[in-house]
Amino acid sequence: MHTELLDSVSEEVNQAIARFPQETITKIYQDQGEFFSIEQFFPQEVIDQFMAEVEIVRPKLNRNYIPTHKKGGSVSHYLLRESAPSILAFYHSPAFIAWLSHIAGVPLLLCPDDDPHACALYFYTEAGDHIGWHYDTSYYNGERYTVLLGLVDRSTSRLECRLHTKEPGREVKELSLTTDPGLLIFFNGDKLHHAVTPSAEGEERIVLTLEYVTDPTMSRGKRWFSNLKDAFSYFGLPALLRQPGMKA
Ligand SMILES: O=C(O)CCC(=O)C(=O)O
Ligand SMILES: [Fe+2]
Repeated sequence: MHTELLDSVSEEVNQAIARFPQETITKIYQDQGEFFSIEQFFPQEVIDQFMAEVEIVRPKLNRNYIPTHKKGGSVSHYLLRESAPSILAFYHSPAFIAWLSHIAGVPLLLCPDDDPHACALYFYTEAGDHIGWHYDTSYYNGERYTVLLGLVDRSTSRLECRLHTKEPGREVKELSLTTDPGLLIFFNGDKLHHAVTPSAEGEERIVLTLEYVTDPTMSRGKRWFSNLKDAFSYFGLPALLRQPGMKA
C-alpha cells in the first residue's frame, strides 16, 4: 500500500476526530442507547477519494433478493482488500479505532480477515432495494459494533432506527435518517433495531460499513451459520468459497 495514501487517510481521520470532541460524542452515544450519528464527519474530498475506489469495485457487486427481507447489492471485504486501499486504511486507522473504543467504553478490534462484513459496501441502485427490520446480531464471543458512512444518497430511502428497544421501562425513540455523503453512524449491533426503506426507480444510495468487535473468536457452529447468512443475504456463494478453509 502507498505510504502517501495511508498518510493522507490518517491525516483526514485525525482532522475529523479533532472536530468532534470525544466527551460530547460519548455522552450522546450513551444517552441514545449506544448509538450516535454525525453529519459531515468527512468533507466531500474524502468521500470523492473513497468513491473513486467504489467505482473500481462496482462492476463486481453481488445482488441479492430475499423476499420480504432484503434486496440490494454488496461488495465484500475480500474485494475491497484487493482494490480499495484508502477505504481499507480508514477501516484500519488506529486513531479512529481508539476514538470509537473510547466512545464505546471497550477496546475495539478489527474483525477477522475472513469476515466479509469487516469492511463492505452496500448498494441500493434498483427500484425496491431495501433491508427489513433487524439487529446487526453478534455471532462473535463478544460485542459487535457497526459503523456506517454515507457515500451517495440520491434516494427517498430512509435509514429507520429504533433506539432503546432493549431497555425495559424506557420509551422507544424513532429516527428516520438520510445517509448523506460524509454522515457517520456508530452503534452496538445488538442494541439498534434498524431498517432501510425501499428505493424508487432511478435512485442511488451507497453506504460503507465497517465492523469492529471486542473478541474476534467465534464458535464453529456460529461461524457456519454466519457464513451461510452472508452468502445468501449479501455477498454470494463465491465469497463464501474464498474463505480460508472453505475452498473446494
Ligand atoms: O444501508 C444501510 O444504511 C444499513 C444496512 C444494514 O443495516 C445492513 O445491511 O445490516
Ligand atoms: Fe444492519
